[in-house]
Amino acid sequence: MWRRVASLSPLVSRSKPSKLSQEACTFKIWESFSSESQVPTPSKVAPFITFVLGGPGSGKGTQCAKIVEEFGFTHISAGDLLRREIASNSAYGSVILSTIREGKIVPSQVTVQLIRKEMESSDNDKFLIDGFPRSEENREAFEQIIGREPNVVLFFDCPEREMVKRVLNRNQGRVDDNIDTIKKRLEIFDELNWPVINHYSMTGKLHKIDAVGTVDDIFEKVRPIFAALSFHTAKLSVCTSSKSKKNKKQKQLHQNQNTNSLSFPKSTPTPLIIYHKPSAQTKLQALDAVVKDLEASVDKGVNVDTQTFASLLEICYQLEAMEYGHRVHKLIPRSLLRRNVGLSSKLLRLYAASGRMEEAHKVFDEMPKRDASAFAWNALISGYAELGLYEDAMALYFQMEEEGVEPDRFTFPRVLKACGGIGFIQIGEAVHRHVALDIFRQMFDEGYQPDSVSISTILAAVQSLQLVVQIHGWVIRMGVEWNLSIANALIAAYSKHHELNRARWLFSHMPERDVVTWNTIISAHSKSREALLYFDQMEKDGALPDSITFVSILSACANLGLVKDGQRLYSVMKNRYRISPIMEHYACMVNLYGRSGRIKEAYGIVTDGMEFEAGPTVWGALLYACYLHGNVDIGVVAAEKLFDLEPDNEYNFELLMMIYGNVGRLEDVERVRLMMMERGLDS
Ligand SMILES: Nc1ncnc2c1ncn2[C@@H]1O[C@H](COP(=O)(O)OP(=O)(O)OP(=O)(O)O)[C@@H](O)[C@H]1O
Ligand SMILES: O=c1ccn([C@@H]2O[C@H](COP(=O)(O)O)[C@@H](O)[C@H]2O)c(=O)[nH]1
Repeated sequence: MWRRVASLSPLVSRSKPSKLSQEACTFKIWESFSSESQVPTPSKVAPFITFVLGGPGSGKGTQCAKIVEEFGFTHISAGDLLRREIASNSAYGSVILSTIREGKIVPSQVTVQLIRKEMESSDNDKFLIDGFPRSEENREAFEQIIGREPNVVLFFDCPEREMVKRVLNRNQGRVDDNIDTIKKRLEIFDELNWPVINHYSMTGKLHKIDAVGTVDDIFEKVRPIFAALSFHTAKLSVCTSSKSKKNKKQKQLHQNQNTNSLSFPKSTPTPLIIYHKPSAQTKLQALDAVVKDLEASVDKGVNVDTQTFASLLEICYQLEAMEYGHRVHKLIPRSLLRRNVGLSSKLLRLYAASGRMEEAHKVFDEMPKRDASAFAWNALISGYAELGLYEDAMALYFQMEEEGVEPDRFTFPRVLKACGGIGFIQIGEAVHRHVALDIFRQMFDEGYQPDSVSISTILAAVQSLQLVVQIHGWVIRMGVEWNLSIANALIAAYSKHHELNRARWLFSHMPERDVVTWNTIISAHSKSREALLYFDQMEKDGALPDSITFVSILSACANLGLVKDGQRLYSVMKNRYRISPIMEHYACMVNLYGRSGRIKEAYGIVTDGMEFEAGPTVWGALLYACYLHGNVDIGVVAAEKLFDLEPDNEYNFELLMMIYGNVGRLEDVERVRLMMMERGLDS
């Protein structure tokens, strides 16, 4: 991770070293950037750089503060540096101010030089660069000027609604924390930041963190990333503050590091086996002789050591000699099995591998400290998956999580196999929160050949673009790229990762398409007018749209504020295709009118236009529209409905508080806050 700086870019070598750099006798990070640093000194190493990415209000700054506290990084917020420039009335101040007001991006040269100066003037050698790079151009400028790439990239993934809410609540007097600028910032984020995120995802440096939840919950997901680094690099001594407690997962991580290398002894030959010269006989004959000897010895009251039992169980496993394993089991004193986790794990694995799950589970239930390692769990999961008992395998995986056992690299291939077997995307998603890339490769290496259903399921679940690309490569090699469900899943996966060019390429080259293909490509373009073009093309091709097609196209109209198109398509759906509207269509129509500020028409749909009672999605769309356009009266009606329909959804209460807050009705804000407290919700 830590590299000596070998050479510096010309841009950097032109820059003057600061006075501090010449005076300092200890290692200073800025030396890496100064011209003098070309004279190598043994102590000069490059800084450890973490880029922190995420949309506006995703909580980057908040999490950075916690990382600083626990891991001793220096926090450099690009936005703060720019705001400092504005405040200092520098030459660039007014340009920066107008750029920020517009939610646009300040020229890379300006931002990178500010970051560089900040790094140079720090004594620290670990940096969090927050809110940068915001575009590919930013990224390239950083690499060129600083001559470095980040070691780690964090990406706080937060839903748009949550980000809007957080920013509007921030109350720090920022010129860009208003609804108009936020919309522009979100657009810029979608357009320019995603390619950067994808780039780091492809290089394997990206850690995507689900940024929903409390600040502490989110930090629990961040902590292991830095805690784990301390195992890999001696130089990056992670300075955990004395205040901070090591959490369970961290302890587990330590434990696993130890158990992985220590607790399962390799099958060293025992004296018994050597004595019988196995090379002169078949392996099974040798095993037979050894087991017989062992039985005779135990019969005579000879004490057999643990290592001998362990080695024999290992050999039985390697030779798939279950019956001998069972005989060895009968010789092992129960008390020994109960206290030796390594031995019981080997026995359990042997039973599980032979499909004798009842016996395997019995050993498992009696095992000591089964939370110490994933080994026994993996064996059981594998056993169930092999027998096609996928739900049992998944149940064990979830139990493993519940009991705080850290999965390891052997866990996931087994669990993914079970996911593929069940065909549940949601389960796949849960599992994929943990997957790293080499695991998928390992699955194939181990001979696991998923079918098209499993591949589509896995593609729907994967969280990393790199993994999607790898799976794509694999399906091409297997010649199944154009299998309809796989191709559809690839289009959806690329779209999810904002790789629309790849999605479009696949779409245009497909030998056949079905309604799922059309729905996927339309929904991939839900933020651009191309959605409508695809819909036209679909009709021209004679494909028959279904209910989902109209959910996608109406959402696109709502997102784009295309009220007339939305109205036209809604009527096409009912009249031309005879599709009766479902709840989602009504929610889209409320969204369509609501987002465009036509709140009364949106409300009219709920009161007069529906053939059944409106549900939370419809009322939620109305409430959000009221919040965006400051309609208190209808907002109150929508909120009250939602309080009945979703009594635990604090977001509805918060939206109503903001609606009141925006018009200065502070007593009402307080009243809603009290309601939340009475219902045990966080306010
Ligand atoms: N997990 C959270 N839950 C609720 N509110 C949060 C959470 N994390 C941060 N916040 C609040 O949301 C607001 C935005 O957070 P923060 O300033 O950390 O975001 P950011 O990603 O740095 O934003 P920006 O890019 O706009 O500077 C702050 O008021 C912060 O207190
Ligand atoms: O690298 C950067 C960082 C920020 N900006 C501009 O500043 C505002 C606010 O940034 P925050 O990270 O939200 O504090 C941002 O919208 C950009 O306009 C930038 O141009 N380049």
